[in-house]
Amino acid sequence: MADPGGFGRGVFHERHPALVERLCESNPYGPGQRSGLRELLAESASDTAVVRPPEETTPGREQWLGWGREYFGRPWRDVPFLWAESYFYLRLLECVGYFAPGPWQGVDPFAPMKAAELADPALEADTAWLDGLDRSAPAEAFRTLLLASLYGNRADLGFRLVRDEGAEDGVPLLADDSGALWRHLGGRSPGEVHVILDNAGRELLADLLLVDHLLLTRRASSVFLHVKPRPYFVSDAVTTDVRDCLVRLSSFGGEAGKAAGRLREAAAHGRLRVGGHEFFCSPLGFGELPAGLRAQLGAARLCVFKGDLNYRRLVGDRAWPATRPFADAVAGVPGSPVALRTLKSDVVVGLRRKTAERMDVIRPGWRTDGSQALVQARLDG
Ligand SMILES: O=P(O)(O)OC[C@@]1(O)O[C@H](CO)[C@@H](O)[C@@H]1O
Repeated sequence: MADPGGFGRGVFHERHPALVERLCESNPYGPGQRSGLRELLAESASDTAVVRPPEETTPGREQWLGWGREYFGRPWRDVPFLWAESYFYLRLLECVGYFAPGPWQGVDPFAPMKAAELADPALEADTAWLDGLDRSAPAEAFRTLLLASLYGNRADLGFRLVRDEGAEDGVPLLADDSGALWRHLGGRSPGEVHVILDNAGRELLADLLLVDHLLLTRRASSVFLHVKPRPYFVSDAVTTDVRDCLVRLSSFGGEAGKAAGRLREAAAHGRLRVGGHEFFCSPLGFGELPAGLRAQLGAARLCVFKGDLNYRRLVGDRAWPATRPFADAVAGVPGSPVALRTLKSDVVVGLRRKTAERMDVIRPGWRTDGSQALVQARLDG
């Protein structure tokens, strides 16, 4: 894999085999689906096998032929990591029959894993801190919900296939623009906030609570949730996950249950909308947004980019110096982007030199072990 730190190799050699194992345990796949998945694993982890184009009937094939012009026919290990990972998930869906007419068409292979997470009885108790939050100062309540959404990003099921550790809450953020964000949202009459979602389950529950708070406190006039148009990176949220999380939230007592009711109401009145643009499953960076989506995000008061993969697409999946200013890295991204991200891959920008140097000394795995987090923003106008 063309990734300087060797992180991508671990994803293809450890995480993907564990994932395929779980898929075969949790879905009653037949021999054809199982052998397809195992062949894909072997091919994508091999040093010599070349990347082949999508099947003739796969939707979006033409677009992928363009995006992969330089990569098809080359060994997987020579292809950029982000491209290869994104394409791996398209091929995985082909293997399980997601696109082909038949009983598995449109069936989310990751649904059993997502459902198991959402069924966790501890989830309701995990939101108990919401009760009483109305007694906090407004800026403090906002920051609490923002951090809950940020730390919800640790609960990514792909990451947990190979790791189940993370930081204790309260570890100082590596960068923290949350104060500026609070001022930005309160500065003028409320506008639309877009949330480019990441994972379903725990993370999405926390995201929904943040969204409810923004609407309730009139920090946002409306909210647009961007989901993936199809299953991707194991636990990435699709439309049905938003529905399932709302159903789960509705079953909670206290403030969390009330938030679910308000969110349904907001959806019914068009103040909470959901969209799943094809771009979100593409191997492209957010500097390359198609015109319609660029205009939509550009008109927003704020665009919240959740998670690690969105961060890689936001700042560019390169070995940037950690001190590269965040505003430079997101120069091609419209609107006011804010990243809420737990670090789970090598890429990072916008840090002070002494922060990066200190982390290298005190915690060598800090860029990828999920222990660190950041809030970085470029707030326009
Ligand atoms: O975007 P998320 O859910 O925060 O994290 C996605 C992730 O687990 O998958 C990729 C490796 O497969 C990395 O970008 C990151 O480690």
